[in-house]
Amino acid sequence: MTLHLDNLRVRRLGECRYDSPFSEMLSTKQTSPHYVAEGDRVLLEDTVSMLAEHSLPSGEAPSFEAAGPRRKIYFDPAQVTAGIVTCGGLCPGLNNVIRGLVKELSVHYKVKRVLGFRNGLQGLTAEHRHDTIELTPERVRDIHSAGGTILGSSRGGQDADEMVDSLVLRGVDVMFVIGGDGGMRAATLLSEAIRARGLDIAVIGVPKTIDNDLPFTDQSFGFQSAFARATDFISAVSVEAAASPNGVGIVKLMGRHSGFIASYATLAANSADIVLIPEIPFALGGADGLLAHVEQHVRAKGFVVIVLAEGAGQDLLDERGLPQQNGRGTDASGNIKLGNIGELLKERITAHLTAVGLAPTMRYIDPSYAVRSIAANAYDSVYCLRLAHAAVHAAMAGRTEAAVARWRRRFVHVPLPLMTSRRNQVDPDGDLWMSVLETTCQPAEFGSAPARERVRTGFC
Ligand SMILES: Nc1ncnc2c1ncn2[C@@H]1O[C@H](COP(=O)(O)OP(=O)(O)OP(=O)(O)O)[C@@H](O)[C@H]1O
Ligand SMILES: O=P(O)(O)OC[C@H]1O[C@](O)(CO)[C@@H](O)[C@@H]1O
Ligand SMILES: [Mg+2]
Repeated sequence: MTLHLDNLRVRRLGECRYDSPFSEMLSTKQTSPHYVAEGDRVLLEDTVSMLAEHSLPSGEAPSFEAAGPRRKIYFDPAQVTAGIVTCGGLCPGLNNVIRGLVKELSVHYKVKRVLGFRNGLQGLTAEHRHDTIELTPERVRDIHSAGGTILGSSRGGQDADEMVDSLVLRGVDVMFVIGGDGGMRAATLLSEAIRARGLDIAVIGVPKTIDNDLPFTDQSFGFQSAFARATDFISAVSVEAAASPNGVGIVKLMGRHSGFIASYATLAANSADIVLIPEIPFALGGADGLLAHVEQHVRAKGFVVIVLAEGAGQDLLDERGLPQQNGRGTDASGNIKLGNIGELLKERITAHLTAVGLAPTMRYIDPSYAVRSIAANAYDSVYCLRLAHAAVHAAMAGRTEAAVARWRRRFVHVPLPLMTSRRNQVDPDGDLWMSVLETTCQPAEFGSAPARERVRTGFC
């Protein structure tokens, strides 16, 4: 889909009439390489050729509204009740975002009240809507040093109208939804239901996912911390495999549809020979297949290290139809349950190497939740705080049906439906994957795997 300026405009609840606590500070600020002034916009595209394709005057080129404080705001802070919910899988930095929101709302805007809804969107159902946590600066003071979320999280669908009822009954004026693609979809439906009822409630999404699979954000928060942790496991199997006869080290990492964690952790550890990601199908057998390459590595240097994203090679499991390894159906949120490609590779590599007289020492690690349950690292901590500030400024200025995101290093407002309009994936023709190939020296493809669909947008 070609995006035009009108697709990128963010909805406003109405005219901003109240002075913002930042009015004075903003009076002299201008756009610079380090600041985007109120009213300025951030271009969607950043190459000369992409801009030239539109041949539009710069004011009409597709661009995002810059995030940040406004001199005038829509809501009277003294009357505002804010709500916060975290949904979907855990992600490093959730507590940092909660803390950042609460402190910005309370300390600077001095809003009346901040409510935390518990256990994801379940907390917005009729049954649970009264079981909230009063979020004060004191309550959140130390939460950022821990992983997880003090609010709890969940998967599973809720009725949008029931959620709106909860906001009305609890007097919520501005609602912050911290979630991944599912959370952003739910926030979009919630906003639509609010609009349909003509209510004056702002909904702002804060996109999170360790998988980095959301579009229109340079990287999602938590991703850096997660791949940094994943790096430790690659280093561990590399050491183990190198010290073992015919050592085979395999690390299976999270990444349902996108191989960003596997790719970045591989680059950081810089010790893997092969990386397998969902975006690039691979064949096991044949002269150019994965098994032949594994054998070559073991013969040439005595061991091999493989990094595997959990969503890679799912077609191979389908072919085999093994119930214990195949995914079955979907989870409560409708996400496809994946088959265990790690177990399949372990089994097939062991059988192949044994058959050619290289019986392997298998070192297999599936760190699973260990990469996402940790606290945010220093980079993500800063990032989460700044996203939280941007989210509060957006809501108080009456922006709604929008997410806050970092785009080409600037903080921007992205219309919520866009956040789920496509999936961010590693582009096999992009420079990230080229760096992976340069680092591992693996072939661009293993064997004659099924043709892959061309990835349309890889942002990293
Ligand atoms: N299409 C949808 N419509 C309404 N609600 C949805 C939809 N998709 C997901 N949700 C709700 O959003 C919440 C979070 O979704 P999900 O469990 O998919 O996690 P997520 O936000 O995508 O996070 P992550 O993928 O990073 O774990 C769930 O409560 C789910 O029911
Ligand atoms: O076991 P859960 O909570 O469903 O989460 C697993 C999924 O969550 C993620 O961490 C984020 O979507 C995926 O990488 C992973 O497949
Ligand atoms: Mg998701």
